[in-house]
Amino acid sequence: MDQVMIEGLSLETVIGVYDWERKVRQRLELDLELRTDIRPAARADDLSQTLDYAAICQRLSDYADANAHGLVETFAERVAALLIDEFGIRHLRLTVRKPGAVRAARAVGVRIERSVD
Ligand SMILES: Nc1nc2c(c(=O)[nH]1)N=C([C@H](O)[C@@H](O)CO)CN2
Repeated sequence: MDQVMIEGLSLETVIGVYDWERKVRQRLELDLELRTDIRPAARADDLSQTLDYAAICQRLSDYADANAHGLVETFAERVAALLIDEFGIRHLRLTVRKPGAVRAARAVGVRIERSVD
């Protein structure tokens, strides 16, 4: 099945379990694979018939601006639910990286895959 993809989406948000982390904004990087049939949009050359990756990036940026979470797990689950509810996505894979979290690692985070039957 086809996918619309977004790689390395950089967002600033309040994220972390420690007290100091509740007072600062930190960077998260997202990769998304959003399953969809791109053929109708390609046939008609029509943006309204596909997933608009620019609109999705803007919505996720707005979400990150307006919300705070402790765990990256919680952030990932909420973002997956938002994508399913608001954009009608039926299957997605989402990677959330927190690049500044562990000095010895390039990034840490979670990867989830969610489907709606
Ligand atoms: N599995 C997780 N482990 C940890 C998380 C997390 O969100 N998921 N968070 C932290 C701290 O907030 C850390 O990022 C501070 O550097 C520790 N472990």
